[in-house]
Parts: sequence; structure tokens; C-alpha cells
Amino acid sequence: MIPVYAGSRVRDAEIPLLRDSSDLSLMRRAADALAHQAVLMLKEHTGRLYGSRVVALVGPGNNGGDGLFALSAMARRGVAVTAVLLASHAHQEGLAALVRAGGRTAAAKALDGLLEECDLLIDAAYGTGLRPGVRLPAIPRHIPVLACDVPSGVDADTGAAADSVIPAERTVTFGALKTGLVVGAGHLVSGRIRVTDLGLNPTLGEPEAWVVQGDDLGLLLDRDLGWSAAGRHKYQRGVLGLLAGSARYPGAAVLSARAAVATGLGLLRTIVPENVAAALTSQVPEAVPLGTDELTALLAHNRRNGREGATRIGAWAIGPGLEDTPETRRHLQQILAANNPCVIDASALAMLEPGEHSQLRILTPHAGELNALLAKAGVRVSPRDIAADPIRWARWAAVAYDCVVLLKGSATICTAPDGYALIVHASTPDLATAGSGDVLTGILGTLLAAANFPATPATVDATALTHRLTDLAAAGALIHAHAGALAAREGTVSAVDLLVELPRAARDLGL
Ligand SMILES: NC(=O)C1=CN([C@@H]2O[C@H](COP(=O)(O)OP(=O)(O)OC[C@H]3O[C@@H](n4cnc5c(N)ncnc54)[C@H](O)[C@@H]3O)[C@@H](O)[C@H]2O)[C@@H](O)CC1
Ligand SMILES: Nc1ncnc2c1ncn2[C@@H]1O[C@H](COP(=O)(O)OP(=O)(O)O)[C@@H](O)[C@H]1O
Repeated sequence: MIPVYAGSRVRDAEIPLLRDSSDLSLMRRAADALAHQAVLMLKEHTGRLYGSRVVALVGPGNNGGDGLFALSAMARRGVAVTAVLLASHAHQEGLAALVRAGGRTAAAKALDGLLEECDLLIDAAYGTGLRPGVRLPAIPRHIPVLACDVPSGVDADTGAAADSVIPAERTVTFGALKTGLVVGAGHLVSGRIRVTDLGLNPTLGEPEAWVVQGDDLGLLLDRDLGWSAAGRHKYQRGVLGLLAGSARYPGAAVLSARAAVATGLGLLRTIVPENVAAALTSQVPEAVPLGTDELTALLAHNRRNGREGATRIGAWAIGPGLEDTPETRRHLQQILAANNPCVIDASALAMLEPGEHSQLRILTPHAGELNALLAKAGVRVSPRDIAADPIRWARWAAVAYDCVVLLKGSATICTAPDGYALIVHASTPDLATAGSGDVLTGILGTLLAAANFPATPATVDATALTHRLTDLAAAGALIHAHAGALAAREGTVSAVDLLVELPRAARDLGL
């Protein structure tokens, strides 16, 4: 797990250090790391170093200072370097170092001409000190860009990006991974990210969130708490109830059901409309239908005896393709009243009320659904606001609905009501395909069902419970992302391709 900090937090930690360190040692370390990555990129793109041409956009602050010191290091290695000064002033010591090393400076109006003969652009215009309203020069797409700390135009706190943002092939970031690089538009323009440690960690405090990766899966599932130990019988591997599907969206129920089974579920019980049942049975023979009367009896039994033992449903997956009818509302209310762990997706999200005390729920909205959830809770935001600061608004929804929220998008954000947040950011854009969310719901359902949550959560520390749910949500997103990566190797990715890759994805990640 990699800690992530708001860019302004890192800046606040850096500024006193920079002021106190007369030898500029921090800035030189940052610049050396930047120059190192620039050399790697030059070798990759041009196959040589000596005689290649590097231009840097240099802004008025310390970000520009990093760029100037990096250019001087490269000039000493035979690279022809030019600093394009975007403002009337630039970092003085950095400028002096550049001149000493034989580098050149140029005014902003010379940029277009310089770019015609440029092997690499270093973007050191603005970093964590960016204020809104910036206007940046357009860089032709064919020029490889290395961003210094943060791609210029990205808000390092939120991931919001200016229209003129300069997308980078790589970003070397200093001190810590910044929130703005892993969520929102910032995530889409940062390219490959390298973090250079500046020894700031003791002064940074609690991270804002954590980025999780495939090798974190074991930690997230917390095997000690009962995840799929070998030799368990099917009921212990997890029994999931699925409330999904409609005549209009019969495929959604099938996708969720198949995903749940492919992730290693013990037993699947399904409540789907009659006109979906036949298709479901033929495409998911593992599913065992659950009648309305049986549902009532089963939930009553759960209430009396807890969720342990044969045939007790341990968790629910609710929503994919569901139609809002009196019957589905009745089922939903019955299930929610039983307070089983559940993942709630798609149209079922619109059937929820804010403020219900329900820590065992994971809601899985995309940005549009999050917008609607927040509106219902009286929080007026636009989809643009959500795109500009997704962690903030996912947290608001987690508080308003008192449950865990998994916000889908190019980065997936999982957050608990107390703000604990995990980010899955390395997923392929190919996942953005119809039905992909239904697959995720099935995966999450299986993880919840197998996690053996205590039947009487009131006796368990509520925060620990929501953190465990958040961990499982992120684990599900990781498995989903890895299945997407495996499928993408063969070409475009459909939801069925994801299903095919799920068993391998689960095995690769050690599930
Ligand atoms: N403090 C330190 O020890 C270190 C700082 N580092 C660098 O320092 C950067 C932060 O430096 P700064 O705080 O100087 O911030 P920046 O260099 O990111 O930008 C601040 C400057 O840009 C101007 N500016 C901001 N927004 C503008 C806008 N919209 N239009 C026009 N001008 C605008 C400000 O007036 C100020 O002059 C980091 O991103 C990082 O690159 C690194 O060198 C690591 C070490
Ligand atoms: N640009 C993107 N890059 C990576 N993953 C994405 C991107 N856009 C969407 N996703 C992921 O694809 C899935 C789409 O889910 P959803 O929007 O519910 O689709 P559907 O309702 O069609 O099934 C989510 O897991 C989401 O995080």
C-alpha cells in the first residue's frame, strides 16, 4: 500500500525545509531524480544522450527551480538544454547553475521554434503551488513529456486539471505520492509515476488515502479473518444472495452471477423475475433460485440464528439490471432490514434513503449515480464537481448513507464514513464497457459472502467493520482490474472477456 498525500500537505512540509537548507540539498535531490528519468526517456526515444536536445518549461517557483537544476545536470552530460522562462522571474540559484553548466535560456515566444527540434520536454512550469486560472502552452503530441513533480495544470490536492494541462508520459514526484496524480483527470495525464523520497515522511502525518496494488490483496482480504481457507465446505466458502435482473436487462443478472461463481463462491442463491430465470439457469447452472416465501423464511431464520451454518445467506449482491417495481422494493427492504453485508449497485442505489444506519453496505456508484445519491441527501453538486474532486464527494456519500462507497471511474475510490480511503488506479481504460460494473458487483458479492462477517455487528467496533468492508471493496476492484488487464492483452475487453479471465486473475493475485 502506498500512502498518498494532498499536494498542499507535501508543500507545507517542504517549505520550511527549503528555507532552512541553504545548500538547496532537497531541491538538488529532486532535480537529480528528474534528470535521471530524463536520461532514461532520451535513451528510450532517441537511443542516445550526447547531442540530444531537451527543452524545459520553467515557471517562477520552486518547480521551475527543480527544472533548472535538472537541466544543468544534463548539460554537464553533453545534452543541449534550453530553459524557456514562462514568467518574468525564475529561481535564481537554478538559473545561475544552468548558465554555469553551459545551458541556454529563452523567452516563451521562442517555444514553438524550439519544439521543432526537441527530443524531450521537461515540464517544470508549475507544481504543488499552482493556483487556478493558469494558461499553458500547447505541446505537440509527438514530443515526449516528463513532468516535474506534477503535470502543470493539475491540482495536486484533487486531480482537477486545467483545460490547457500538459499531459506527461512520465511524472517524477517528490516527497510523496500526491492525491492529484492518482485520481480524477490528474490520473489520466500523469503517465508512469516515480516517487522520489526526500525524507519528508516523519513530517507528513496521516496519509489522505492509500493506493493499493495487486500484491496487497492478501493484506486486504485478511486471511486470519476467515477468507477461503482450503478444505472448507461450500457453505463456508460463502453463500451469496443475488437480487438482480429484469426483462429489460436480463444480461446484468447473468453477468453478476457468473462473476460471483468465477470468483470462487460456495453457493449462489438468486431472486430474479420469472422471465429472467430460465436464461439465468441455462447460463449459470450453479445458481439455485430462491423463491419469495423461502426468502422470507430464510431472513427470519438469519435473524434468530445468525448467518452461520448451511444454507444461510452470508451476503447479498443487489441491483444489476434491477427494475424498480413494488416487488423488488419489498425484497430490497426485507434484505436491508436483516442487515446482512451487501453490495448495492446500479438501479438499487436509487431505492436507498440517506441516513439509514447500515454499516455493512458497499454502494458502488459511478459518478452519475453518486451525483444522484448526493442530490437525494440534499448535497447539490454537479458531475463536474465530482470529476474535479472525487475523493471528497465519495466521502460525503459515505457519511450521508453511513456506509462504504466504491466510486467507479478511471481510478476506483473506496471510502468509509470516517474518511479511510483506498484507491485502485492502475486499471485499463478497456474496463469502461457495458456490463463491466455488473461483473464487479458479482466479485464483491463473493468476497463479502466469504468474509464471514459477525452476525451481530452491533457488538463489533463499527469503524473496524467499515474498514474491513473498504478493504474488501478495494480487493474486488483489484481483481476486476487484473481481469481487465489480462483480457486487454488479447484485444478489446467485453464483460464476458472479464468473466473468462476472472479465475486466472484470482489465482495470479493469490486469492
Ligand atoms: N520546497 C522544497 O524543498 C522542494 C520543493 N520542490 C518543488 O517545489 C514545488 C512547489 O514550489 P512552489 O511552492 O514555489 O510552487 P510552484 O513552483 O508550483 O508554483 C508557484 C509559482 O507559480 C506562480 N503561479 C501559481 N499559479 C499560477 C497561475 N495560475 N498563473 C500564474 N502564475 C501562477 C506563483 O505565483 C508562484 O510564483 C513542488 O511542486 C516541487 O516541484 C521540490 O524541489 C522538492 C523540494
Ligand atoms: N477510464 C477508465 N479506466 C479504467 N477503468 C474504468 C474507466 N472507466 C470506467 N472504468 C471501470 O469500469 C467499470 C464500469 O462500471 P459501470 O459504470 O457500472 O458499467 P456498467 O454499468 O455498464 O456495468 C467500473 O469498474 C469502473 O471503475
